[in-house]
Parts: sequence; structure tokens; C-alpha cells
Amino acid sequence: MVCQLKELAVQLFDVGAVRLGDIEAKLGRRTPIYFDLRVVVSHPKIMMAIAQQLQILGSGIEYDILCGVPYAALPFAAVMSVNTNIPMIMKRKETKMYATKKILEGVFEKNQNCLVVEDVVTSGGSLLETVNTLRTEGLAVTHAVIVLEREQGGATVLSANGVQVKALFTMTELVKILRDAGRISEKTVEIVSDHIKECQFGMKDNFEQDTTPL
Ligand SMILES: O=C(O)c1cc(=O)[nH]c(=O)n1[C@@H]1O[C@H](COP(=O)(O)O)[C@@H](O)[C@H]1O
Repeated sequence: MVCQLKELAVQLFDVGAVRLGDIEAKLGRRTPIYFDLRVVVSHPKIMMAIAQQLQILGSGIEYDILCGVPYAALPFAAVMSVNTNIPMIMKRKETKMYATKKILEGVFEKNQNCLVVEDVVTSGGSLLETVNTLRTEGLAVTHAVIVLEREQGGATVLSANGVQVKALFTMTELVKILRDAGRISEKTVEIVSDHIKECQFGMKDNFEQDTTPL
């Protein structure tokens, strides 16, 4: 049976996927809450639940192939691929410098629709980098399914670049679920809410953005 979203959020907290404090995030950014989905590889049932929920998010989207953003989302894309029998490709962090010299691993054809899978969107930079690579290699990308949308501007940046983001949770939803489940305090909810308002990102924060007119 598919694990419900609220239950999933609490399970993620209980296995240590939500870190609270003054935490350093990508590019030296500070955050009072950090969602670390890398721990999920150690919890197969939670891995399956996330993959199934992402499949539900993707059910209204037409796609031929899946691609996870390295590294945290690769296992999610792999489980989705196995569950749905839809093939997957993998983007390397860097182009392989010997033998195949590829940036994308796996078999694909030009103009196939690729659904991108990501763990967290903050500024949107990581996801956009992967989308730009996929498009350069000839794939069509219009949608991404993600676990957490931190509501810090990334989804708007991606939308401006032709990618609609569908998330299992927004940060606001996530902290409310955790507060209602007695895992975090109202004070923490307020701190996170203030942080989101104060720490917003836009196009100029994403150096790799695709400026090609759509
Ligand atoms: O650094 C982050 O902003 C971040 C916050 C968080 O709660 N969890 C998290 O995993 N991250 C990392 O930041 C990436 C997303 O940040 P953007 O590239 O700015 O959208 C994710 O792929 C993670 O590597």
C-alpha cells in the first residue's frame, strides 16, 4: 500500500532526514532547516514510499524516460524506473574523460520526453543544470517531480526556463505536518517561515540558467 504523505514526512523526520540548527547548505548558504534525503538509501521501505509518491505526481505527465539529478535523487529515479518499467538515464557530475566520454549514461533517443527527478529545490540551480544538459543532448524536458520545494524562488526560476515543478511537500507543508505530529515546535515553524521570506533566490543567482527564449 502507498504510504500517505503525512506519515511519510514523520517517518523521514524519525530517520534523521530533517536537521535543525544553523546549518551550512549548498554554496555556503546558512539555513535553520536542512532536508537530507541521502539517509533514505538505508531505509528501503521509505525509499519505496517516496518513489511511489513521485510516480503518483508524475502520473498526469507524458514521459518516455526518467533522469535523476545526481546524487541524492538517483536512487528515487531508479526505483521509479523499476516500478513503472520506464527506462532511466543517469547524468554524470562531470563528463567521463576516457572510453565513452559521455555526460549521460543509458540509452535514449533525441526528442524523447524526459521527466527529471530531484530531491530538494532551493534556488533551482542543480535541477536547471541537469535540464540544460538533457536539452543539449536532444531530450525534451517540461516537468520535474521533486520531494521538497523550499519555496525560496527555485520553482519560479525553473518555470521561467520551461520546467514545471511538482513537489510532494512545500517547506510550509512539511513543517506544519511535523509540528502537528509533535516533532518540532511552533517556534521552529516561525523561524523556518521567516527564513523562507528573507532568503529568496532569482534568475541572477543561477549562473547556469538557460537564457534561450522559449
Ligand atoms: O543546499 C540546499 O539548499 C539544500 C537544502 C536542503 O534542505 N536539502 C538539500 O539537499 N540541499 C541541497 O541543495 C540542492 C538544491 O539547491 P538548489 O540547487 O539551490 O536548488 C539539493 O540538490 C541539495 O544538494
